[in-house]
Amino acid sequence: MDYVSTRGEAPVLGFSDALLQGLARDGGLYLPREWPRLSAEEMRALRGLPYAEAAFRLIRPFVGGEIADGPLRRIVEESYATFRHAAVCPLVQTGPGEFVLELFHGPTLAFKDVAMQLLARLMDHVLAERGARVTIAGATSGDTGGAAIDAFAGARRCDVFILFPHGRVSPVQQRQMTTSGAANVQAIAIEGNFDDCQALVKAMFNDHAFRDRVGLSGVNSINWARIMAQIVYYFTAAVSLGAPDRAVSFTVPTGNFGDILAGYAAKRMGLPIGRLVIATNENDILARALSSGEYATRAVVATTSPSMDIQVSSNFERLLFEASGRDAAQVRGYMESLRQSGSFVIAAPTLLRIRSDFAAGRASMEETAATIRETLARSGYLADPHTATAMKVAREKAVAGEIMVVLSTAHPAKFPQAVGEACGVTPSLPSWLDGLMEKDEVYTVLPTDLKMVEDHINRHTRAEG
Ligand SMILES: Cc1ncc(COP(=O)(O)O)c(C=O)c1O
Ligand SMILES: N[C@@H](CCOP(=O)(O)O)C(=O)O
Repeated sequence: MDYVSTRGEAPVLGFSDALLQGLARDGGLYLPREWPRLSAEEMRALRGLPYAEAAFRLIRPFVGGEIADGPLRRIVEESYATFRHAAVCPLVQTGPGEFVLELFHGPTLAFKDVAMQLLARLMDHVLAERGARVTIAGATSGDTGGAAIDAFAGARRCDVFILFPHGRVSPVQQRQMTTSGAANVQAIAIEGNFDDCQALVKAMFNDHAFRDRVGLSGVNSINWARIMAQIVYYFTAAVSLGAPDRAVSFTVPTGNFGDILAGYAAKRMGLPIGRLVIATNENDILARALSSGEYATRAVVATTSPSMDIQVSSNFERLLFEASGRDAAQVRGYMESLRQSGSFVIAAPTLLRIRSDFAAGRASMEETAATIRETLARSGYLADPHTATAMKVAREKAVAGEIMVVLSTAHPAKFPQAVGEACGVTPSLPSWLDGLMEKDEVYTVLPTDLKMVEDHINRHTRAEG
């Protein structure tokens, strides 16, 4: 399988190189040259399989034979053995036609574990074969960082630097990043917001001298393998609810657009998805873009669903590429306009195609809190604020007769204050995380300054490009 950049000016790569590169050298994001398609029979055959086996079958075509079946199967099995639920990503019914897909049973209680546990093992395998090592730089609004640090802690071939917005992540999220004690990982608190952290990471990738010197790699959803891993749960959820013989819709709490893009990829692979509904909090750039056709950044608002406090939504670029008929020049134009003026206008045919697959809505913090309260009272289900944002939007946009799956992206105990204030029940961390909040923290505070961050990484990485 070949991978092409959304900006059309980077080398075409195979799976392993796309995995290690993260961002393409032209600033674009890699996508498979074509979408593997599953027949109805192949989809039906996924019903009832262990999650790891379904994942192996769905991931295999993207790997394109670059990792032999034996090691690939072992990597997938080991990745999902770290999950605390036998089903890995179980479905729970919360109302007539409404299901919650729980993606938070991994080590750090967020959906990021689903991809990150796999990514770390895939990278380790490829690096061991090549006798190479990399420097990983990642940006996080809270969950990617913890998941990456857990998955890569102790990895012998990777040094990991995670940039998080100082004072803007929940206390649990922060402790998950700052208390690992692993020598190969470092948490860096950036005096800015998530978009500043993400811009720094992208700037490091676009600084080719630095990139080559440290052998830079990425674990954000700019890395195709993150999206690939997330495709799996759309299939497992949909087939258990009757697909391919019945269409299923999904509502996804959205920030960097990686999770919902995986749903779009599943649809391109043949899964009959009815609607993909984008749910945002007050940082509603995606909902506004879908209704007005203009993608226009505004100041970031701090909310009770902090992992979605994002304005520059990386993976929207992948959707623009697809919806424009893979017109890399059009994508380059959008991204240049975004860089210069903070906005761009989506061409009418591209917008029309996006609207044919996606709907969008927003929920305010008050609406999210009310949804947490109502859902607990109605069905005894305790949702975290990100999940509740999506529940609110899903209910507002409900269509009679539709099966709607709401993606539950974090355990409520990651956000005890917001959940407690919303419904009076303060969830506690599972016993296997006992002591997390008492551990000593280690992190470095840096300003939003590319040179200072690069210098810090240069001084501390052991990798050489
Ligand atoms: C708990 C939670 N929900 C939702 C999101 C949004 O997901 P995405 O960035 O893939 O759109 C994130 C962060 O990415 C998250 O951590
Ligand atoms: N919400 C994310 C932001 C980074 O997203 P990613 O999916 O691109 O890694 C987070 O929790 O860090």
